[in-house]
Amino acid sequence: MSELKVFDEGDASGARVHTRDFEAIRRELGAVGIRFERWEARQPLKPGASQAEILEAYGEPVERLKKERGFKTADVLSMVPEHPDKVALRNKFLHEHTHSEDEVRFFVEGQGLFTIHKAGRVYNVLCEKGDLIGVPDGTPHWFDMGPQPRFTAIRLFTHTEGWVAHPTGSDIATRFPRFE
Ligand SMILES: CSCCC(=O)/C(O)=C/O
Ligand SMILES: [Fe+2]
Ligand code: NI
Repeated sequence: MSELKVFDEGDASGARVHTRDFEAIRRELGAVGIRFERWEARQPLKPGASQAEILEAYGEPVERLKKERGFKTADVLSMVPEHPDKVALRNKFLHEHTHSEDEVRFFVEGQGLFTIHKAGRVYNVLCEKGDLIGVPDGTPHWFDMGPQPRFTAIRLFTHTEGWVAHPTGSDIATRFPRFE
């Protein structure tokens, strides 16, 4: 189940807000400019669906966002616990970073923990199947797929060079809950 915990940036010992209620998550995140939506597939997806079938199933909301926010491309990233590079791939997203484009991710399957550092607070957002999260460009954040990663996500890009991260150099991510 999707879940939000909000911490003060200087205190990872206890969350000020903790909710699994979709509307409450949407409201808390919306207040700091983070998009949170639920999408449904146009038609049920078969297990092992191809990237093209996945993008077709969510074609309508993907096209809507492309028009609204100027995204140029969409791809599909999948991870499974058997992936031989799962440790390196987990580490790739674990440090605080920004992008010079909005980071929009839709969870077709599985789960992942996004953490956003904004306005003196740290927002731990456990995303699951059906959730879309949108982190505005320039916003410090990190992502934990966990030690046994399992997810399929649609990613939208404005820049044609694909995923480019700018590390902030902060070690804040080491102090907040991970996806274990
Ligand atoms: C869930 S897609 C992989 C995560 C990602 O692209 C990113 O930039 C995390 O911060
Ligand atoms: Fe990112
Ligand atoms: Ni760029």
